Amino acid sequence: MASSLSVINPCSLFAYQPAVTAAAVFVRRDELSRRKFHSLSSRADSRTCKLRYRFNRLIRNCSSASPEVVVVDDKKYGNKHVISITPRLYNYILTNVRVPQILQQLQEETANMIGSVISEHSVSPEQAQLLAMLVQILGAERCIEVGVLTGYSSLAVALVLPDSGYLVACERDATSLEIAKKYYELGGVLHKVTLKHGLAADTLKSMILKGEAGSYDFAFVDADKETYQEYYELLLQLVRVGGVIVFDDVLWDGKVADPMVNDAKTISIRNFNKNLMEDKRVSTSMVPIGTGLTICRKK
Ligand SMILES: C[S@@+](CC[C@H](N)C(=O)[O-])C[C@H]1O[C@@H](n2cnc3c(N)ncnc32)[C@H](O)[C@@H]1O
Repeated sequence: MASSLSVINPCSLFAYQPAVTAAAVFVRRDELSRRKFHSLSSRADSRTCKLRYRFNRLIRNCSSASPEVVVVDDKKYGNKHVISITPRLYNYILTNVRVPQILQQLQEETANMIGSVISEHSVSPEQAQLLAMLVQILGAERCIEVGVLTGYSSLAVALVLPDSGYLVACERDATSLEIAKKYYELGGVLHKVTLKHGLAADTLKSMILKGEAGSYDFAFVDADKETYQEYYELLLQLVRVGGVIVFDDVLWDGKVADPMVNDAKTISIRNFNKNLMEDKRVSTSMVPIGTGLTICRKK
């Protein structure tokens, strides 16, 4: 995350409320702020000036026509408007994602078999679509996935690989991997997938030892967050120059930007993001899609 980019979005406080409710609350909050401001504005001290500034900022941001809009509160970005994904906008986005029928079926089975908590861990449909798009743009033939679960993202990738394509699917949980295997088969892509049951770091190390460095086009990482830095170093060896490594969860439900959240996973992702930002071996793009993806291209 660019530390200089401070975003003020009072609207996002209501991101999970119906739009009408949110609008009503905005009016009440604005009115309260207005009263508070007027009662204090007679005192011409520095505190009042600060309040005036905050008040103006609040009004400016809340008066945006739509709760989907965030105004960047940093002058050098020139009041840049960016999108904040509210439920109604997300529903709209989903109506514009073409989800292959087999992926839909897998998503439903995952939700029914293991429970909605686990199925939440699969990438979202628009993320899967972006991964598949990257693979197609790259013309990738050799891919790696770290963290397969029941196979949603890896199946999305395998479906767009050419028939000669090759995907190494790393997963430590045998039960999930069995479901993934069933869907690779149902989707007619099992011949493209090599399943690697075990700790992903061990699998990647053994691939390097077997002389596979520099031979992969694309990798996707969606496993234990504390190991992201290690996966990065290993995958940087395995992908070719110009190859792409994508990391999921880099925004971690927004917790990376909250200084009050300091659990081990959040700190790991925050450090990982910072290291990537400073790493000259790759060019990067952080994309606020799903729980956040960072796309790295090896130089
Ligand atoms: C978020 S889920 C992956 C979701 C999957 N990419 C999808 O879209 O369906 C994370 C998976 O990583 C696996 N995992 C976590 N740590 C791992 C490790 N050290 N080695 C291999 N797999 C691991 C977990 O078992 C889990 O299935």
